[in-house]
Amino acid sequence: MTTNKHTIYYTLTDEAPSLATCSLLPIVRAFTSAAGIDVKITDISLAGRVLAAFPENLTDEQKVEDGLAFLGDLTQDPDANIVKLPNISASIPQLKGCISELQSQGYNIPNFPEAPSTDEDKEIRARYSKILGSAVNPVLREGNSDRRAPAAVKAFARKFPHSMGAWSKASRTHADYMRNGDFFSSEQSITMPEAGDVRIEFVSKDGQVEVKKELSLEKGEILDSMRMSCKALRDFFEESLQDAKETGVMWSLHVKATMMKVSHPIVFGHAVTVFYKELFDKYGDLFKELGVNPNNGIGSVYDKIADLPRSKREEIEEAIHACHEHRPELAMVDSVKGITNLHVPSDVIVDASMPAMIRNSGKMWGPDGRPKDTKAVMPESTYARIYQDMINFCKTNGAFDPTTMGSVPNVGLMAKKAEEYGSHDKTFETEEGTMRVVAADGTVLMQHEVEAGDIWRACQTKDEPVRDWVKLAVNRARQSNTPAVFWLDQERAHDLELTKKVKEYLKEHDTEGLDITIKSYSQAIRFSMDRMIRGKDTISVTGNVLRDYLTDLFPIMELGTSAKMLSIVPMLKGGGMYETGAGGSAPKHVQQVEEENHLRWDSLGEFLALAVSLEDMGIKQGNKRAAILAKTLDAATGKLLENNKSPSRKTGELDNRGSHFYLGMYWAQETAAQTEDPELAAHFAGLAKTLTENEEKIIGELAACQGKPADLDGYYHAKRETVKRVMRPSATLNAALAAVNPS
Ligand SMILES: NC(=O)C1=CN([C@@H]2O[C@H](COP(=O)(O)OP(=O)(O)OC[C@H]3O[C@@H](n4cnc5c(N)ncnc54)[C@H](OP(=O)(O)O)[C@@H]3O)[C@@H](O)[C@H]2O)C=CC1
Ligand SMILES: O=C(O)CCC(=O)C(=O)O
Ligand SMILES: [Mg+2]
Repeated sequence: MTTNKHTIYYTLTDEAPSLATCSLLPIVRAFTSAAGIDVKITDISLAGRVLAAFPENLTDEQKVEDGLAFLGDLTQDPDANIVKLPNISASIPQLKGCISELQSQGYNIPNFPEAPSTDEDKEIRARYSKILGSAVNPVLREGNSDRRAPAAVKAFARKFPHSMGAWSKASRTHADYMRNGDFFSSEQSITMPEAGDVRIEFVSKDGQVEVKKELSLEKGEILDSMRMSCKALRDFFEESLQDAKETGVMWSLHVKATMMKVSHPIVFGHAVTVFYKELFDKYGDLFKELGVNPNNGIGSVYDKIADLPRSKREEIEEAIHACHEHRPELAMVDSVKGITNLHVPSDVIVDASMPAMIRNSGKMWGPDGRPKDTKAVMPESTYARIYQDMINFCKTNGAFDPTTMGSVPNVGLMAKKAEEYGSHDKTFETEEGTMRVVAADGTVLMQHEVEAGDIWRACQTKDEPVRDWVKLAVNRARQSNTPAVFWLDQERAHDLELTKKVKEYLKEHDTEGLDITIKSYSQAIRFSMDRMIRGKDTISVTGNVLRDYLTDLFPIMELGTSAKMLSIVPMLKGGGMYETGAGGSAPKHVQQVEEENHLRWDSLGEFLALAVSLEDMGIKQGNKRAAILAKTLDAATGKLLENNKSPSRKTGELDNRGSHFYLGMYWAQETAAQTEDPELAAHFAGLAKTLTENEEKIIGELAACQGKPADLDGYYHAKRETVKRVMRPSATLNAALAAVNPS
């Protein structure tokens, strides 16, 4: 495949990051054009992916490129240079919202078939399934992950610390998780001695064998299998709800229905039907007829009863309220609008929600709009325990102090859909019988007795990514002269297999003088936190789920948000993907734009990612100007942090657009001041002068639009022209940029 070696592929995503892109990209292009670099937009937004899936339903003008397929191919190119912004990982309610918005805009795409029965519906559902949940990152992440807070960002956090809620020793907040019957307690794991095929089979009580999936495994590949008991899960929910009610503590549920897009919506659905047991007992048949799906949350009930006669609807609504009376208070997503934690599965996502709670004195919002201690329920015990460790630590030592605390960067095993995050096509809700993994010669490699409704899944971890991950960890430990801890739990079957490989592959490297250890999750987090409060850094080297969890958990304590992280994916094939931050697409931020035209999205992640992307282009393609622009961009970002020109959360103060202006001004000043390339300096002298002289005027123009509602003409597929008008309101800035880069 031939690609332009001087192209940066910049992703167009959703929500807040896509708004920010509209303002930032013209600034970036003003600089990159001077180095002969093309910054190409590739659309991987939810709406773009939906449109790309149904070309035959669209007119020629409506047809779009399949941006995700394009980038997926590009990851195999050693010259790949991708800047990846966060995108929506859609739950079913979000996907349906996107579909109806596109239909209302005149796109003739099909409805989402909730219970497909015809072949045509099944085919449509299959196409939509590829778009659901975390569907982008697994395709693009053809490498492991290296996430950290650069020194300038850490210095900024020390100088301008974010607020941290105090922790009381009397806090009643705690993590609650299953003690038996969950994936942790049933995990089995094997490593393939040679490449080979295996079958995943279900054997019914009467001995019928059904092949559920066939897999071709590579030599050295780890395969895990595990089961969660439906009965144990439901009993656990019931006990935990009763305990919360009796002890008067609020109840909250934290799952990752987006990345664990098959198993966690089922878990979420059980929470809904246990919490609202009487409701589902009484109206179960009607709900079935109406197509209520509890896996989509209690919101699905409200949705489906909307067209019932008023008296029936009110009767059901009363039954919903009656359930609340004997249940504990539920954590709220929006207490004003009455949206609870059980409304939709994608509102409370564990990686962001647990740290936000810990940062907020261990409290979540109650139905009365007040912060309250909570029982934070994460059924799978495998990783939930680390949160209890951090809660204990905060109760003992008080809240973390961003002005003195050290850092916990992460090297995460991620490539080739490693571990649980690649398990969707191997996850099954079972009948009573046996689930087993069988080798081609008929040998049973692993098996579990299962009951009706149990969730059984298998996870793959290929050898090449593990080897690369170990190398990345050693390099990071060496480059930063920091102790590195492999978080591997010797009580877990999977981690035992992984540990053998880690020990083996560490021998391939010079580790002389490095402090590299293996610790259980509990030991690892305690060790890291003990060091952290003494100002010391510790690299966490983890599997895929902990990578996801820890790269929100620690940054949110250290920096207030994971948006300030540098997040690099060195691709196995040699290319580079530079992710921006470690967080998501911040739907709350869009709401603020719609209501008050203030975008508090912090693009620091984009600035950091672009600098490494340019640096990489400088090295790989010998583009000297790219190398200079990388250095001047880093310096500009440093200045921006030093002068505190990051966006404020408050309407009326500097927002995302203003912060982009400052980046552009400092970048122009730095580029004009460098002496390595006088021609480049001269090229930017004019821009530096114009922006510096017009600072007040431009900031005034950018501030003038705030405080009033902004209509974006759509949410998932807002009109580009309207977004442009909203996001680029300064005529002076626009003219200055056009003067440098007329295209
Ligand atoms: N890499 C990716 O593609 C990722 C995508 N997602 C997707 O994003 C969506 C939302 O996920 P959610 O769990 O709500 O997490 P988000 O990270 O979007 O939001 C959590 C909070 O983090 C803060 N935040 C996040 N990014 C920024 C930023 N750049 N600047 C300032 N503050 C920021 C905001 O806090 P405050 O409100 O206090 O300002 C925000 O409300 C989901 O669809 C999810 O699947 C999630 C993670 C990664
Ligand atoms: O792909 C997703 O849904 C989210 C990714 C994520 O949270 C992460 O990688 O940190
Ligand atoms: Mg995450």
